[in-house]
Amino acid sequence: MKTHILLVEDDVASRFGFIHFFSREGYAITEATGIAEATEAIAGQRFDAVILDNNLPDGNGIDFISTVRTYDGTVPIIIITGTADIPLAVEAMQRGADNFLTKPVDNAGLSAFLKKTLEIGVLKRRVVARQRLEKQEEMFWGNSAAMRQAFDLARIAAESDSPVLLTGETGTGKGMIAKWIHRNSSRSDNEFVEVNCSCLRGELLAREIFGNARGAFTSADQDRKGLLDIADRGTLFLDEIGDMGLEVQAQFLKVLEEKTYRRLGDVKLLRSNFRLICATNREIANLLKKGLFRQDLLFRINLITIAIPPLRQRMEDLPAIIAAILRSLGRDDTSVGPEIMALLRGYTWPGNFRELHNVLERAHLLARGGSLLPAYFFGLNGAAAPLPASAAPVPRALKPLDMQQIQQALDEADGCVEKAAALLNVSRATLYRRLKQNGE
Ligand SMILES: Nc1ncnc2c1ncn2[C@@H]1O[C@H](COP(=O)(O)OP(=O)(O)OP(=O)(O)O)[C@@H](O)[C@H]1O
Repeated sequence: MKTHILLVEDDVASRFGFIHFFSREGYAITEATGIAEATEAIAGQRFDAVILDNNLPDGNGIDFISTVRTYDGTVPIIIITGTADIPLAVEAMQRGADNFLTKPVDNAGLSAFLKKTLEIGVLKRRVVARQRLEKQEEMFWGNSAAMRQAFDLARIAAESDSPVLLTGETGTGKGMIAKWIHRNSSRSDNEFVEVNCSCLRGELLAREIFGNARGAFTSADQDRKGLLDIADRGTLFLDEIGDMGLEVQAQFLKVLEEKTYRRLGDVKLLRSNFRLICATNREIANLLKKGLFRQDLLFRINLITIAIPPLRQRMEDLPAIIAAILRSLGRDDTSVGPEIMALLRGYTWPGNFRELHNVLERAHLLARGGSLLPAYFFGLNGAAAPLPASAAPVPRALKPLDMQQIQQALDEADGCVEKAAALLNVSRATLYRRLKQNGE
């Protein structure tokens, strides 16, 4: 992807010289001749740097810095003026400019400055991305034929920029694979933006995806960016896309076809260069038959389809997955004996990897650092075994979900739905659905 500069300059000759030099250097340039055009450009997309003449026909560049910053807090801003004026330079820096140059601008010097600034920007973003990555759990692929095929497809997906559709039961790792593809793609320095289409319906989902203009609805007291804005140059992950309502499907299809969109209540056309990954645990074929999913949208999103097999269909991976989970729990020293293995092999794992993880974590808590005993693996064959009297509390498995316990789990998880769902031993989707039913 080319480095993209917004050049705000009313003087034709200066603009021409700049564009001539920087295009040859490999930059992409968007031109604006004044504040109004520049505002429109910056509201519509993200730039890597903004070069801003101070004397513009409809205002001055220094006053415009704060507008740029409301849209992008970190983009480098370089102010250019006709005269060297030290107080003005100081003011520009105080208002958030990164550099101040006087005309005639030394393009080679400006290019060197830009390269350094952009490198620092990229490094900063990489550090943030790495920190995020380190916090992520390690993706475990396994060795079964079905997972090897899923891995090969995920690698192809990471190398391409095409839309990906991940299908599979709850807890099979669709969300993890979506993040894996993003982290291993050329977009990894940019945002991975996730929205669960089963939690937000109708206009709420549309607002989240498209954003809204001030006044678009009663409580819209300011312009709000949508996820499409935030996912610009990154990845947009639409989880549970099978639950997206038909109206939002039509709006979203338009974005995919026309590559432009409008915030709710706004007339301005915006662009976002996002990569799309969708996931569903519902049978899309059934939804098509019932008229609940648009075929034309399906054709747009399923260029690469990765079907993730349920755990019960890849039991050959079980020992290695168990070892990987125990390692992640800090129990590399431990293994499960043949009796426990038989128990785990005999279970159907409707909650897949997530459920296996929870079962092992619960056994690990009960073992309190000692050996894993078959008694700690209760409930897998339908019969719930009583807890040993000395045992530590067990992560909860709720049936049906109780709002008080949900609230407690959310409190313990600092409001993180994913963590709360893990504590409750249910999928995020189930938890969201329950919260929605209760109007939370
Ligand atoms: N292959 C895997 N390697 C490591 N951990 C995994 C894997 N698959 C799933 N997990 C674990 O299971 C949890 C559930 O995974 P994830 O949320 O990606 O599943 P999902 O298919 O998106 O589920 P849902 O449809 O319920 O949202 C993750 O938090 C992770 O801990």
